Amino acid sequence: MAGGKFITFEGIDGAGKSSHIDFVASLLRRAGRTVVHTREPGGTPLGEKLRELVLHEKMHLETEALLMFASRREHIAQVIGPALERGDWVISDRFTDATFAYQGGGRHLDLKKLEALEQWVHPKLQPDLTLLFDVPLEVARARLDATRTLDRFEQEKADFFAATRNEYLRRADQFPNRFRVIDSTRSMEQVQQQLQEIVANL
Ligand SMILES: Nc1ncnc2c1ncn2[C@@H]1O[C@H](COP(=O)(O)OP(=O)(O)O)[C@@H](O)[C@H]1O
Ligand SMILES: Cc1cn([C@H]2C[C@H](O)[C@@H](COP(=O)(O)OP(=O)(O)O)O2)c(=O)[nH]c1=O
Repeated sequence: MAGGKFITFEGIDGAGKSSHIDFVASLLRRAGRTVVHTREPGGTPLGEKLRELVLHEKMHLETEALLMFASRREHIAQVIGPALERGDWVISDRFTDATFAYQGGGRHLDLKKLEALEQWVHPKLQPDLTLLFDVPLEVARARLDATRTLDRFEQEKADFFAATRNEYLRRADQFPNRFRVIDSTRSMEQVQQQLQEIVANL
């Protein structure tokens, strides 16, 4: 790998992560990096089809987790792996932490099963940096209600998001070297200021 870094954006729905991805991408581009901006589930033509299914069809919890990893397998093969090999920087709107948080935390799927899938699909690949946009549930919900039609995950109840958020925060404690927790209740300007400092230190 020739110098590229892998940055992931995470957080419960409505936390504000999508609002800041372009900002970070443009900071990196201004610093002369080639940036590949992608997302999960999705990021490839097949992955986008799987995204449609998983966001809108009812299915067994394990099917849901397997489809997340199927989309991810393709994403790594087609997009993330080749980009990092070229030395590009990859910014992904969600990655495996989302499966631990949503399917593991939110839906209570055994974390050991997810660890096994992670070992299978990307035994050696981990993000260099994970930006966790963190807000209380009420703030996230108010932001979502103000802006968009909700998908299958966004329609979940408060206890689902509480468990999802807890699992994200637990992982941030477990992997302090790669996680940065962003207090996303602050203004967009304050969040951007913090992101600028983090990116400058990369
Ligand atoms: N720091 C912030 N302060 C106020 N509103 C915000 C902030 N960050 C995001 N928002 C707003 O909240 C809504 C959801 O943000 P979005 O980035 O789409 O969330 P996510 O991608 O985490 O689901 C958007 O309308 C966005 O403008
Ligand atoms: C990657 C991933 C996403 N998800 C969920 C979280 C989100 O609710 C949904 C789509 O994520 P996202 O792209 O953040 O949604 P939006 O475009 O509406 O901001 O998929 C999982 O449940 N598990 C996963 O592994």
